Amino acid sequence: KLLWQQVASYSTETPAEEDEVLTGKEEVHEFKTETKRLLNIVANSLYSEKEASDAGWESIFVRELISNAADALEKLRHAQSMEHMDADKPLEIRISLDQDKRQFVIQDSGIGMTLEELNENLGTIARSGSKSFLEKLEKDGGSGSRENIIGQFGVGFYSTFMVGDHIKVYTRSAKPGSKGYCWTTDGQGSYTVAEAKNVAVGTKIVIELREDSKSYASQLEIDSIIKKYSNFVGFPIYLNGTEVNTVEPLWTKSKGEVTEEQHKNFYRFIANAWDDPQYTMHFKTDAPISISSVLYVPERHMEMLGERQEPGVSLYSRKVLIQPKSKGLLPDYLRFVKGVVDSEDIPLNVSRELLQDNILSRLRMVMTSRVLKWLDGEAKKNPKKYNDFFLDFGQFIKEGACTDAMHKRDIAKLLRFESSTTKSGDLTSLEDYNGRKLDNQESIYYLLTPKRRYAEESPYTEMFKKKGVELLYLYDTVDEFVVNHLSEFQGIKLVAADSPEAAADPLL
Ligand SMILES: Nc1nc(Cl)c2cnn(Cc3ccc(Br)cc3F)c2n1
Repeated sequence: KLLWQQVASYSTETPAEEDEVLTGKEEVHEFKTETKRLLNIVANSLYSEKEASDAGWESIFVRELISNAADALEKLRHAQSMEHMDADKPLEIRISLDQDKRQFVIQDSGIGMTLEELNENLGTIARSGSKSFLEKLEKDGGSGSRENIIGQFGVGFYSTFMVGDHIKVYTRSAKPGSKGYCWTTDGQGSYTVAEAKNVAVGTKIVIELREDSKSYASQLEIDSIIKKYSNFVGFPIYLNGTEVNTVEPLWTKSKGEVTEEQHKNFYRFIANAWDDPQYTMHFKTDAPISISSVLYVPERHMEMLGERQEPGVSLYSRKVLIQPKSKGLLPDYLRFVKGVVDSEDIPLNVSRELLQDNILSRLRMVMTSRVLKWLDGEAKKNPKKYNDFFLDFGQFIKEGACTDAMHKRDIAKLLRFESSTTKSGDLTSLEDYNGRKLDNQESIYYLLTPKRRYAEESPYTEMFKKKGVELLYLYDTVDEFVVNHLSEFQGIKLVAADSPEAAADPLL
C-alpha cells in the first residue's frame, strides 16, 4: 500500500510554474491618439452595439486570440526550421478560465514578442490606421463591417476590450537572450510595460472579464465557441487542461494521404450526418486564388420532405471558420453539397460587404465549375451510379439548368432523361442521345407527358419510331422549363415532338 502511495505521488503533470513577477520599473506609455480612438470605438461603440447585435458577436475575441496564438506558433515552427530558437516547449495553446475571478487566460508557446514588437504591434493602428481608417471605423462601427476591420488590420487583440476592462500580457520572444515583459492597461488612456521574470517563451493574455461578459469564463461556452470557429486550428488547444480541437482539418492534407474512412468520419462530423457520402471531391488550387476544399454528396437528401436545405458548405480561412453554411460560396441549386472550402485569401472576418466582393465571387465561380465538372467526371466513371444519384438529386440539377446561365453548358451535361430507347427507369444523357441520332437529324426531339405510359401510347411516338428517330421522355413540369431555358445542346436544337417545327422536319 505504502509503495502505491509513493508511486502515486510522482504526479505526471509538469511542475507548476511560479507566477510571473515584475522585476524592472514600470514605464507608463500614453496610447497614441489613433490607438486611443480605436480602443474606445472597439470597447464602446461595438460594446454598446452588443445588445443589438446577434448574441455572441463579442465571442469574436476568442477566435481572434486563438488565431493570433496559432500565427505565433506557426512563426515559431517556421523559425525553428530555419535557425536555433530558445523554445523547447510543445507548440500548443492553453486556455484557462476562472469563474470566481471572472478571468479568461490564453497562453501560447509561440514566437512571442520583443519589447520593440510589443510597442510596435500596439502601434499597428498608428502605422496602418491613418485618419481615414479611423473615420471609416467610427462611421462603420455599427454596420457589420466592424468584424472585418478588426480581423483585417491584425488588430484582433483589441477585440479583448469588448469583454475585458483589465488586460495583462506576459510575453517573451523566442529569440535567444530575450527578456520577459509584462504589458498591462485598463484600456483608458495609457499602458505600462515592465520587465518580468518567470515569463515563458510565447504570449500569455490575462483578461479580467466585465460583469456582463462573465459568460466567457464558462468552460461550456468557450468549448462550444472553439468547436464552432477554431476546431481546425493546426495546434492543440487545451481548455482547462482538456484538448478541445480533435478533428483533423482534412482539407489541408494532400489528396493521396486521406483514406476513405477518414473522409467518411469527416463528412459525418461536418455534415452532422449519419449516412456516408456517395461522392467525395478533394480539390486544391493556388490560382486564381488559393483554395483547399473537401466536398461531399450525401447518400440521401432531406428536401423531398419539404423543408428547404440550407447551404451545406462552410467557408474557412486558414483553418478558422468564417461563414458556417455560407450562401455566397455555391449557387443555391448546389445546396445539397456538404463540406469545407478554405481560402487564405479571405481576410479572417469576412463581412456582408465582402460577400459581394470580387474575392468571394471569384471563389464562387471557380468552385461552381469545379463541382459541375466533378459530377460529370463521376457520371463518366460510373453511369449507373450517376443515374441513381440523378433519380434522387436531379431536381437540383434541373433547378440549375433553369437559373444558372453562366454554367449552362456544364449543367446540361449532367441532365438525364428516359427516352424511347431506354428501358423504363433507365436514363440517358443529351450527349448519348446526340451520339445515337441519325446523320441528317438536326434536332433533339422530346415529348412532355406525365408518365412513360402516356408517352408510349402517343401517336407521335408511333411516327418517330417508324422513322427510327429517338424521343426523349420528359415527365416533370420543371422539364419544360429546362428545355426552354436550354433551347439547344452542343449546337443541336431541342424541339418538342408535337410542335409545328417537328411537323416541318423533312426527316419525319
Ligand atoms: N499571441 C500573440 N503572439 C504574438 Cl507573437 C503576437 C504579436 N502581436 N500579437 C497581437 C498583440 C499585440 C500587442 C499586444 Br500588447 C498583445 C497582442 F496579443 C501577438 N499575439
